Amino acid sequence: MVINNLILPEPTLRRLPWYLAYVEILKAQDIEYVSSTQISRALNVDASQIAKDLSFLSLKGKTRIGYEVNALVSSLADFLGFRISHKAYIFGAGSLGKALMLDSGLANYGLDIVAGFDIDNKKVGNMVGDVPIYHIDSLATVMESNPATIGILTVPADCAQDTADIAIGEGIRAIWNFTPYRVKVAEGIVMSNTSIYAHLALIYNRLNAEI
Ligand SMILES: NC(=O)c1ccc[n+]([C@@H]2O[C@H](COP(=O)([O-])OP(=O)(O)OC[C@H]3O[C@@H](n4cnc5c(N)ncnc54)[C@H](O)[C@@H]3O)[C@@H](O)[C@H]2O)c1
Repeated sequence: MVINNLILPEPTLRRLPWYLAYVEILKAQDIEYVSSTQISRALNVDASQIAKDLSFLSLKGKTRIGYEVNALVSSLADFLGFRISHKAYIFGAGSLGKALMLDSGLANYGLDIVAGFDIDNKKVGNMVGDVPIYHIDSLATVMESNPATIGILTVPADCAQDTADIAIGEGIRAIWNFTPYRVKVAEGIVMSNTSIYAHLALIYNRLNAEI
């Protein structure tokens, strides 16, 4: 993944938002400084790992005092791209698609869902919150008037690949796939899979192993 023209290791990209969430809590408590050791204790991540992860940021900590909390919040949010608006479309305005369109929290992470697409004529023409729903056949037209770079896949699994292909064919450059289908994309297209079902499988397996 490329952020600020740097290719970062995925584990680092998973940890940096943890640090951000933690230092945002400290900021709300008016705490001024935090050390990697404190972050380490709170999040159970090795302190040297934290220092290494934070070294990707231009911000430097002070010896024995640590990082200035406000500066660390800003630096992390900027670095992660959460303060830049990224336009996205939802493909599949069903229960999950609607929930994402109504989630105002995503805007805090730089995601601006500007349109939804569906094939169900009962949904086409409606608004979900302030997001208009179009027929998937209108994708090229909407792409011209209000282009997006990210396609969020919330269609049934059996049409996930076709929908991704259509989206990419019209210029979508990143797919956030919520379907359980392993969508294949050409090199150069950013692909991220999010499956709560896979996490459930992990919980069940570990629970059963405990018994
Ligand atoms: N990752 C997660 O956390 C998670 C959670 C729930 C559901 N899901 C997955 O998300 C997907 C949607 O789940 P849901 O519960 O919202 O289903 P849903 O049936 O409520 O919604 C699916 C929507 O997609 C539309 N659709 C069908 N074919 C389409 C096409 N070719 N192009 C555009 N739209 C099309 C349908 O009309 C419907 O509105 C499923 O694949 C499901 O497995 C993922």
